[in-house]
Amino acid sequence: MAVYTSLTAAELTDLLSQYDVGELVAYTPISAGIENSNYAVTTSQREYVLTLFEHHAPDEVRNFVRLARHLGTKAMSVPSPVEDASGVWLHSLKNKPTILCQRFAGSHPDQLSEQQCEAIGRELAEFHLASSDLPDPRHDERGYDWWQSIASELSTDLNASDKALLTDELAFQQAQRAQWCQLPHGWIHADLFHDNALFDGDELTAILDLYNACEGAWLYDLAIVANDWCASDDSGLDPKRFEALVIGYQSVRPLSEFESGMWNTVLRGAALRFWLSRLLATRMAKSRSEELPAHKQPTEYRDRLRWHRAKSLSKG
Ligand SMILES: Nc1ncnc2c1ncn2[C@@H]1O[C@H](COP(=O)(O)OP(=O)(O)O)[C@@H](O)[C@H]1O
Ligand SMILES: N[C@@H](CCOP(=O)(O)O)C(=O)O
Repeated sequence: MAVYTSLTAAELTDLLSQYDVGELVAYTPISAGIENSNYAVTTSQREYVLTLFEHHAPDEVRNFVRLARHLGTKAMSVPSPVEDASGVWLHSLKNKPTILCQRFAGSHPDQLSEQQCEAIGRELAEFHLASSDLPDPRHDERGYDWWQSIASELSTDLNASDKALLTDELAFQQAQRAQWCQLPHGWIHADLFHDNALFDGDELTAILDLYNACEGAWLYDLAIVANDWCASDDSGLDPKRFEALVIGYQSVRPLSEFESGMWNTVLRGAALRFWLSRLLATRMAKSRSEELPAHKQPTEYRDRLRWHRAKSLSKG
C-alpha cells in the first residue's frame, strides 16, 4: 500500500494551471491504493483525486477510462476524468499517464449493513444497464481460460486436499461452460469489493477502481459482490444481506429464471476466481519476502468455495 511517485507543489501547480479548477490549496498522498499513485488534491474550487498510472501506457489508460467516461455522461458516480481548458483529460506527470477526477465524499464501509447491500445491488444493476450501449468490452484477463492455465501453475503450492478441490471445481466449471455462456452478459465491474465503494452512512456515494472492468456474465458480477459484501463468519453468505443485495439489484434489473437457476454455479466460479488470484498474489508477495494482508488471504475464498459446494450438495 503506497504512493510510488512523489510530486512537488510546483509540479502539481503546473499541471493544474492547464485546467479550469482554481488554485492549488493542499495535496496529500492517499495510502490506500495498491496499483497506482493517488493524491487527494484541494483547489480553491473543490476536491479532486489525481491518479498517476504506474504500470500502464497512455493507450491502455485510454482504454481503461473509456467505461468511466461513458458512465460519467450518464451521471453515475464513478471516477471519470475532468477535462482541461482545451478538452484534454489524459496528461502526463513524471512520464506516467495522469488523470484528475472529482473526489467523492464518503468512506469505505466497514460493518456492512443490509441497506448498504441493497444500495450496491441497485448500483451494480444500473452499471450493467448504463454500460450496455458501450461497444467492445475488454476481454476478461482473469476469466475461465485464465482459471484453467493459472490453476495448473499454482497447484504445486497446494496441499493434496486443496489440489483435489481445485481439480474437481475446474472440472465442474468446465461442464457448466455452455450454460454459463448463455447468461446475459456485457460490461462487468469484475472487482466490486466493498473497498472499491464509498458510502456516507447507508448512502452510496461512488464506486471506484473500474480498472478490472471487462466482458462477463452480469450474474457473475453480482456473485463477486455477494461473496464479498455478504460474507458471513462461517465462510459462507449471510442470508439477510444476500437477500437485500438481490432485492436491490432486481429493483433495477430483474434476474431471469435461467439466471436464478445458475446462482450456485456462478457463486462457485466467483469464489474460485478470487481463490486463484489471491494464491497468485501470495506467491508474488513471497518472492518479494512479503505477506498479503490478513483480510486478503486466499483461504477465505477457498473456504467460501467449499461452502457453496456444500450448499449445492445439500440441494442435490
Ligand atoms: N474519485 C475518488 N474519490 C474519492 N476517493 C478516491 C477516488 N479515487 C480513489 N480514491 C481513494 O483512493 C484509494 C485508491 O484508489 P484505487 O483506484 O482503488 O487505487 P489502486 O487501483 O491503486 O488500488 C481508494 O480506495 C479511495 O480511498
Ligand atoms: N479485490 C481483489 C483483488 C483484485 O483482484 P486482482 O485479480 O486484480 O488481484 C481481492 O480482494 O482479492
